[in-house]
Amino acid sequence: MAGDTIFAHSSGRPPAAIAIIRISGPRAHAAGQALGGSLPAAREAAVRELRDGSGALLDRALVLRFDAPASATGEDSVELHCHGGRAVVDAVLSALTGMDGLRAAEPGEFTRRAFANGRIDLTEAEGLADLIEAETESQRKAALALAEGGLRRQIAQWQERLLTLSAEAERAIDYVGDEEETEDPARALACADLARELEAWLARPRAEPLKDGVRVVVAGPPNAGKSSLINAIVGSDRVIVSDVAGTTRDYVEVPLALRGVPMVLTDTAGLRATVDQVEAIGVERAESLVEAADILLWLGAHDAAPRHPRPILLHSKADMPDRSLAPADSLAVSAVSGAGIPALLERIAAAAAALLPAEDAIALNRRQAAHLVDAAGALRDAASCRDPVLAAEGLRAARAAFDRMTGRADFEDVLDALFSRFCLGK
Ligand SMILES: Nc1nc2c(ncn2[C@@H]2O[C@H](COP(=O)(O)OP(=O)(O)OP(=O)(O)O)[C@@H](O)[C@H]2O)c(=O)[nH]1
Ligand SMILES: [K+]
Ligand SMILES: [Mg+2]
Repeated sequence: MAGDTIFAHSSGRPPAAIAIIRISGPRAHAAGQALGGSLPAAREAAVRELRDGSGALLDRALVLRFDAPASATGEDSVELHCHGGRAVVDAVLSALTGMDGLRAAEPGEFTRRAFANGRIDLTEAEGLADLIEAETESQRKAALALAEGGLRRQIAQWQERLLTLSAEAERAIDYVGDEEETEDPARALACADLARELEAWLARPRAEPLKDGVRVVVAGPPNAGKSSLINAIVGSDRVIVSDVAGTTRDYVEVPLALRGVPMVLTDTAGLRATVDQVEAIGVERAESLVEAADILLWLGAHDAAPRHPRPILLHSKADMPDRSLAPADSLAVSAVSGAGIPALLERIAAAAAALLPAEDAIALNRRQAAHLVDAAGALRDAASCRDPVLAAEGLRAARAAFDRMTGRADFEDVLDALFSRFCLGK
């Protein structure tokens, strides 16, 4: 696989002003030469006439050459900046297909090679994937911080401290039996310190609410006015409203940007015991959505509210005469008059802000956090071990967790999942 020379059209869908075709691998330079007659010096651009095997002119293109290991993939590579017409791109790609030892790249294969050749670690590859998918300014900034090695550098620093601690523990093993030498309170303290530092990182806002949107779930008993509230928030008749209890069956997700923060507002089936099979499925889904919600909007009696870390208790239909008295700790809203809606948006935005990483801060994704949990746990173990053999073992486990985080200990399934997120040509 790694011996192959790969190529792909790496820029946007033709027709476009320019189309970039990348070639990477041991035969990349030979392929570039075959097309362009000759290649410019490394890292310099030059115009070349691209010709196929029979000498027919395909296009005039700007050609760049990169020499291993100083290239994005770490391999010899060539970039062709052609005219961006569909036929131009097809002609150049088919000329490349016809060359010996060359094949079309899989999606994400260039980045995968960059990773395999140590140009980037797994956290930076994740950052690149996020960057390509980024749609908002804050998503772009967070992705860039990751792609630029923000987390890689932090992990390298942690690994260095771990190595020092490991070396101390290993040294102490030589003195086992000698109480004074083996029991090292300073080592235990340093392990606990590092564990605390990792735990502080784990307590910070995570990447998912920023990437996938903050999950705001509207729940409550049937006919509480959940769907009406959603329509009032988004300002259009997005979901079905009727006076029939049990109108909403399956959940409905409504994307929403509130103050630039991406959110997913979810309407759910009214929670009640039911013999209707379909409704029962809807109720079950509603319950698990409530559990997974970042923010819960609860329209119902307070004592019936599900346990949730960030509930906003609402008193709906506040315009109705018999609903004029709202309980003290709830916010009165009316989908009909619009009363309370601006205040509700205010509350949602404030709760969401606490869930989102600070500007430019590194936010851990689920995968990274899981390995950090392991590392912190292993360090806690090491801190509590008086026996240096066990302490050394804990420290080794912590280092292994970091190796999994950066991809140094390789896990094919993780790699496959990540690199399949990339588009063709990346
Ligand atoms: N007066 C008044 N009526 C409302 C308000 N919100 C909802 N309603 C009415 O209450 C009834 C139920 O509203 P829905 O929005 O369908 O309630 P729901 O909670 O989604 O109901 P299910 O999906 O069946 O669980 C409808 O007849 C709405 O017109 C409100 O703020 N004021
Ligand atoms: K209803
Ligand atoms: Mg409804």
